[in-house]
Amino acid sequence: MYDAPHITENKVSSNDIKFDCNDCQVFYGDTHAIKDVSVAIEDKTVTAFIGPSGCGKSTFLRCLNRMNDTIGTARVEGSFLLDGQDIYDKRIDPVQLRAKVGMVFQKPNPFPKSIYDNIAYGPRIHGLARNKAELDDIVERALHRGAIWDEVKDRLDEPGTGLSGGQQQRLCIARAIATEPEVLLMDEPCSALDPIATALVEELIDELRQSYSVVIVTHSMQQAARVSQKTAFFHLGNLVEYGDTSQIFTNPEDPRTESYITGRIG
Ligand SMILES: Nc1ncnc2c1ncn2[C@@H]1O[C@H](COP(=O)(O)OP(=O)(O)OP(=O)(O)O)[C@@H](O)[C@H]1O
Repeated sequence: MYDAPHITENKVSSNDIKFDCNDCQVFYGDTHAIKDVSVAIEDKTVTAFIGPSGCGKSTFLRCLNRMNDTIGTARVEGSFLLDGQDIYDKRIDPVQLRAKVGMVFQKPNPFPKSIYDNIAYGPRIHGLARNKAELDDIVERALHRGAIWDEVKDRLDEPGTGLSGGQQQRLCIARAIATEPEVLLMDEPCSALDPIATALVEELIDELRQSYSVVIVTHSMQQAARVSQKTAFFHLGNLVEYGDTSQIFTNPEDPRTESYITGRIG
């Protein structure tokens, strides 16, 4: 981490910057999905990406761990520095990067494996445990941090797919944090969950920001207001406004942000 300069453009006088993104563009063939976006994402902070459908939130989120590499038509330009290091540098292994910048998707997607193996998978391929006892510790710790240990501790050998939707999503969060990431990307992580499961995941997000930088795409402005400290409002591929969540929701500077948060566009 390093201390970023004062970012006057986005009205954020920064603490520690985790991701410094500058002049970012994404194209899908001829579609210009992200237009000249620059943003500095803080460490140990929840940053919400909001904006109308198709505005580029998920596309920009996927740039942060090179998930767009997996889309044949996608072309990414600009500078994405994680702790000052260019994540698009040829020497960066995307698999290692994704262990450092974990991701949780909209729909819970446990592997068709046991609860234990869902968590152990990443630590195994990244060689994080020297023996079974260490792996057991990692699995238990991740499940604790994912706020699901008590519900699964007696059924670690059962399939992850047998859990409820909300439990599956917490399992996926535990899986993402088992590799000790530094950043957690969440793409509408609660959209398939009921209000009780959503509340549990939101509590977990708040807990996780003690250790990680969390970036969450959400369609729910209530959720953005509840869980995030910083908010970025996207519109038609542009980052229109970025700042403290409280300010964005009470006193936005751009009329487009105001229209969106008051429900006039979206
Ligand atoms: N794989 C893809 N191939 C081609 N175009 C894509 C692809 N993914 C997204 N797009 C286009 O890029 C633009 C941004 O899409 P993106 O999914 O990032 O928006 P979003 O804000 O996350 O939308 P939503 O809130 O509906 O999920 C849209 O015009 C979309 O149609």
